[in-house]
Amino acid sequence: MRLLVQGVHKRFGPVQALAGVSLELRAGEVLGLLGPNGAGKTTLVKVILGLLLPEEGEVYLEEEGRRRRPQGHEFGVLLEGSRNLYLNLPLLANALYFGGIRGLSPKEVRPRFLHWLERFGLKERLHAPLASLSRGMQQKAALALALALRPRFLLLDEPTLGLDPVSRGELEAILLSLKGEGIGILLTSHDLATVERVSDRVAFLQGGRLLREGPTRALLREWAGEGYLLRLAEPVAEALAEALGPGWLAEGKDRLVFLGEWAALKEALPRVPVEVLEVSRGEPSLETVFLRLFGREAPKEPSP
Ligand SMILES: Nc1ncnc2c1ncn2[C@@H]1O[C@H](COP(=O)(O)OP(=O)(O)OP(=O)(O)O)[C@@H](O)[C@H]1O
Repeated sequence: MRLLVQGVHKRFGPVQALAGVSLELRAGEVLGLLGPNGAGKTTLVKVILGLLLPEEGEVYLEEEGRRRRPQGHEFGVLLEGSRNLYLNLPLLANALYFGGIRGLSPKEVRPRFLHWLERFGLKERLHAPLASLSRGMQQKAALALALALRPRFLLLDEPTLGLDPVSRGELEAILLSLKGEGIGILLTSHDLATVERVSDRVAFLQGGRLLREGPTRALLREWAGEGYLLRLAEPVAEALAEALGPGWLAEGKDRLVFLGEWAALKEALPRVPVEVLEVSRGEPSLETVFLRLFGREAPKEPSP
């Protein structure tokens, strides 16, 4: 079973938010949907959900060679923040209400919701209004509800926003186990480390167009061998990359990427004003790929 998006165009007044996007999400895979702010990621998620109508293009499910329109109950959704739930309603009331909309009885929803709340350490908050939870907890509650409704596809818009590192690790483990159960997961996120760990494929959007798409590991390998990774003794990578000029990128706080040949790096090394602990040539991270595609070094126009 796969979810297919074909030739979707969506315009908001003068802004062409999506300009002919086609992609597929297969059952049992995680697809990372990446791109700079305003690239069209959230718009695409909303079009898939049927919350926005595209001017052109289609979204459908293909199962055993047959095509059909997806039904709302086949999607589990986490929109940016936890805006898809009622803040003043207790968690359980939210779950029963949204379960009811999907045609599920309280008897079906309650135990599943409890199961996921327990996994997220929120069982005690079952009767608390959503608004009384911290932002990260609200995010987890919204995800618990999405999962309780047993979707076939999960559409997660920035699911790690507001999660502490432990919770983020738990979420990653949960996504991997859901994938094993055959759920297809679309993950839009600026948390590239998480996307790198959990995604099978990534798609890069820019200006409403699909710039690149492919298996995550293959994409990373493709960029491997391009340059070197320098580990710094001080967390000054960003300012340094800026100061060192073209060819230099910051990766996190204490790593620099140099895109060029060894001879050029040897020549440039004396200009690095902090201690370099290590120089390696490993696989770059998804963050480096992102920066190459969209950062200072990137071509101004996406390739056709
Ligand atoms: N309801 C709306 N009305 C007008 N313009 C909109 C609306 N929603 C989105 N846009 C515009 O469409 C473009 C794509 O926005 P979208 O929210 O899909 O980007 P995004 O990739 O999700 O960005 P971010 O990473 O910042 O969340 C932007 O230029 C945005 O301003």
